[in-house]
Amino acid sequence: MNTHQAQDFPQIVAHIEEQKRMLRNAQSRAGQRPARKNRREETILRFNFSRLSVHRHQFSGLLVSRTSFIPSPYAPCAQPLSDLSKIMIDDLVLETHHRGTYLLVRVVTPQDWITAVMAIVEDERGEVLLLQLYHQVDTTPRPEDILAPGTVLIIKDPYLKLTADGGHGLRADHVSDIVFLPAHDDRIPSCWRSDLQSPQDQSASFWKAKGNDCFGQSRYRAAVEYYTRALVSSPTTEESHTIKLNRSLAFLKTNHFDAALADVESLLSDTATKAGEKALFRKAQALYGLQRFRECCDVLTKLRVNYPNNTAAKAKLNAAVNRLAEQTTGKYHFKKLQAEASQLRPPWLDHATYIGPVEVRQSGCRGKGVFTTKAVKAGDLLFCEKAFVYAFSEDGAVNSAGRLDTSILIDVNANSFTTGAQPELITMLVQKLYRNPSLASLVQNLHRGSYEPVQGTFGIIDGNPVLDTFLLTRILLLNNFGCLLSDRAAAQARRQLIGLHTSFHNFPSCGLWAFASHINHSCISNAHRSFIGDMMIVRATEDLPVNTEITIQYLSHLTPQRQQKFVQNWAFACDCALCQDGDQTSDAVIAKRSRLAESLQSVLRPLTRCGSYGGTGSIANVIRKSSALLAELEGTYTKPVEEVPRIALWGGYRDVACALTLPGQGIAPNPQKAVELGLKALQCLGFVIEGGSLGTNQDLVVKKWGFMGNGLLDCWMCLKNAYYKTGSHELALAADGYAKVCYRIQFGEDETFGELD
Ligand SMILES: C[S@@+](CC[C@H](N)C(=O)[O-])C[C@H]1O[C@@H](n2cnc3c(N)ncnc32)[C@H](O)[C@@H]1O
Repeated sequence: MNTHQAQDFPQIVAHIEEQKRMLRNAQSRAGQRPARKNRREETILRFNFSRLSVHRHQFSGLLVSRTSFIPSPYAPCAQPLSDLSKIMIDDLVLETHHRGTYLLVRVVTPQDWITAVMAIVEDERGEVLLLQLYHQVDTTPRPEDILAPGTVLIIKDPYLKLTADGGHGLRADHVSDIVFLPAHDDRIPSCWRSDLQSPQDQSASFWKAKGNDCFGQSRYRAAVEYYTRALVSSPTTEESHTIKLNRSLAFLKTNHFDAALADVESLLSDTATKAGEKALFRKAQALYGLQRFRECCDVLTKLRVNYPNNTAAKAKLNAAVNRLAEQTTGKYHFKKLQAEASQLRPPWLDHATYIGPVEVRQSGCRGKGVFTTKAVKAGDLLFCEKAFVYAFSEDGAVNSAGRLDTSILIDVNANSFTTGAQPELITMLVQKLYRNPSLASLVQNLHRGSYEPVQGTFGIIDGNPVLDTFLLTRILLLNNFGCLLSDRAAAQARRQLIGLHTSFHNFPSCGLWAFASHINHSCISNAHRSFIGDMMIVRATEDLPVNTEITIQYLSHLTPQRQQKFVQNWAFACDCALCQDGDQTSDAVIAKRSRLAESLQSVLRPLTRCGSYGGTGSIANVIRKSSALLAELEGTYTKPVEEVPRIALWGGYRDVACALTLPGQGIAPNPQKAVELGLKALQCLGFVIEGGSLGTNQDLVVKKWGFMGNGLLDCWMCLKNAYYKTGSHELALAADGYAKVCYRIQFGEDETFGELD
């Protein structure tokens, strides 16, 4: 996760201080009337001027950032419209949620869109105000304008805020607080109606034709509104069937799978309908979109029997059968997944979730956790999950002006900020749940810390779910995973570009994987996650008996500050053996250990695990110096290595071992020594290995897998090379087998093992 504490970043601290000052200022004016009324012409002119201005992003050196803030949380309206009373813009007071009321407004300018969708709106008296709607629009595909001039909407529990420029405006963070009125809605006051909106012809066929026009122009929202109007305009039975079919297609186009399904199911339950073929196909499409692959297959099988010439159904059935096979067997064509992830943008892969021998159970004071339901071996697939939502950001994308493009989301209350695609992810989650309330059960019980939503949240009111953006934001901040496009591709790039010691800390893309969110943390985890596009693959890193709790590392870097991060980000203190040992070791020893580890790193920096020596001094000297440092480091550890892995030590042994097997490092290869040091490196991670020493004739057998250290694969590959070079082919073969398991754990699959150069 890319959550950082603000104190380390002066620019962000300055932003937060400024924001807090504004909030204090705003609070001091709560309940007051705005100092002066907005003058209509001036307000519209100023808004349009700002809309057309191009320099709105903040530049800082090489970085262009879109900054948004998580405001103080407030609850969504959980009352039906019929229980609210109408108020006017003049009735609004500053910094106040006008609970129990609603505003009816009409848009008078084109919309603008930065972090929110904005426009100037007027009420029936002609008073104007800025309106900012958050999370109404997700970015892909580019949507229709939702605040087009003339749009009429209702704002439940309106909230009037002071704006950054000293003005004031309406702010709506909850999508369910906004009710868009179709152009023909009876609630639109007569003074805002045109002949166009209230035509003479009010027949179902008239409205259906308007819906079809909008559909033809890809204006699916408007099409749905017209079809809805047609359905309440006394259509004939046949007309009603066609309209529902058309509306279901418009719903499918905008990922409203629940609504599409409801339309076609009502059709299919009517035995007199002739619309069977299309209705069945749309039903299958909606079920596929909801990942209900078994039902989807059933529907398509029926369709194929009744309409054998339908080729689209044949292709869809093929896809659905493949998804169902993935879902039930966990067998994926991983090479294909890698290829798809490298090509698709965003890399939303069309594959199913498989949950293997694991399930969610209670885990004492840790809340819920994930446990094995049968014994598994190191490298076994525990689950492979498709993201519920996934926001993609090209790794280090550079925009047309040559600047690094990034979004920053600042949590003023927590003094923290996140980078990457986090703001988009919140909107995606809100929109997915708003469009498909049947999916709420997957998300609503995820860990939310101490956040308490109001009663009625997720309930259906006025036909739509009540969604609390702040609850969903909290759920995302506690449960999302940052990720790279593909761990394998990243490793490949790393090997080509940089040396041993660089590691990626920043994950530009992020997503929510609902099942994976239940896994608790341990620094010495027993499972490992990797990503191929928006698929997360989790495998066991050691042999695990049945009923073992699965753990992963929330933070992949074992820095001394990690405990602080756990407490700040997730409100728990890790008590794994590594952390306990840290607590029990004196500050002097820890300081000595980190000093020695740093010296070791700088001595070893010129070595590479896969190429030639990059330093200027003598390599023999490097090895001599590092051996002395390694010996000193050993002395700082007291606990048995099976209990506490020696993280600072193992990488040193591995790097020297690798250097001793590779040509071009400036010294004669010494595979015998490499084997000795390679095995030593594995022992430092807690591996229990039988045999493997040269000249003993004993097989190499891993009796117990150790900690999944960064670069473990290189260590196995180094052992394999060293065995080959000493003519120990059996041992080389065994090392190759373990390297393959390691590859599978690290990259999620082993179909591409051998391709990594
Ligand atoms: C992503 S959730 C994990 C699932 C969570 N236990 C649940 O009940 O849904 C993260 C939260 O789990 C808890 N947690 C995770 N690892 C923990 C650990 N090692 N010790 C104590 N609590 C932990 C913390 O409350 C943390 O904020």
